[in-house]
Amino acid sequence: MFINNQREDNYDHIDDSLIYSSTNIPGPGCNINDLNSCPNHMCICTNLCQTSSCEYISSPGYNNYDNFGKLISINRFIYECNDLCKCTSCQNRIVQLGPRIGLRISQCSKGYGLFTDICIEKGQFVCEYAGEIIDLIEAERRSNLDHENYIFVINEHFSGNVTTTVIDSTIIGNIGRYINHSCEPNCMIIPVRVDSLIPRLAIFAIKDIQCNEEITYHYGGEGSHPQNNLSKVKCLCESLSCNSFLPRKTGLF
Ligand SMILES: C[S@@+](CC[C@H](N)C(=O)[O-])C[C@H]1O[C@@H](n2cnc3c(N)ncnc32)[C@H](O)[C@@H]1O
Repeated sequence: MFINNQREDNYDHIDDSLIYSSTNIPGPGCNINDLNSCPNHMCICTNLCQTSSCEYISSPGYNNYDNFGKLISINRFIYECNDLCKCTSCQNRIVQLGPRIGLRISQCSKGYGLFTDICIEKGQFVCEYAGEIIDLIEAERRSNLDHENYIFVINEHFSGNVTTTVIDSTIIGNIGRYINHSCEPNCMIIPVRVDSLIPRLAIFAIKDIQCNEEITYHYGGEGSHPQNNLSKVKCLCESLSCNSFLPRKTGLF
């Protein structure tokens, strides 16, 4: 049975000087054509997507979520159904419905952190990492202003080409900006395309997460070898396999 994950973003920043934006907005260096160009996929399902008619669900690699809305596999490019699709509601719409309820920003040893008041199951969507979409030139300029802490760079490899997306949530962003690094994280970031070729950075649970637990992901990304690429910032994650220092930002300069 498909659980209706309908959510809306009622979160806000603690600091009034920050601007809350639940989705990505174009910043300096963002190509508006890329942001406005919809992925060239659509389905012709009339209501719930069916394997017989849905391009997303029937194509190998496009069956993204199970009947409970949980991510099936982390090793694929994810396209959700969008406004071009004929379906009105279907199980291939998770990230676009907004963050889950029960998230809380609280002080911790790392400054602020994001915690959950509700158990989250492995595979469930937590929230997006939203902010300004900028290019690498602007990211370099901003990092020289000492604002690099909230700049997230993701490199995706498509048949030999690398697509780089840079999101900065320093001033404009959502609750995703409060998520701290852990060397043994309970979440990971996955690029998901909905209504734009520029991906949304979606945070999914990779373990069952208990009530009151802090939400974390690995700043070096999955599959990296962080012990070879560490920054000078001391890591306070307190996990048994802690590498002592935060990973250095990859893909940035
Ligand atoms: C995206 S912000 C996370 C939210 C931040 N703690 C805050 O108060 O807004 C990233 C910054 O948080 C801090 N941080 C995140 N994870 C950390 C960790 N495991 N140990 C120490 N500091 C951490 C570092 O200063 C890092 O540059």
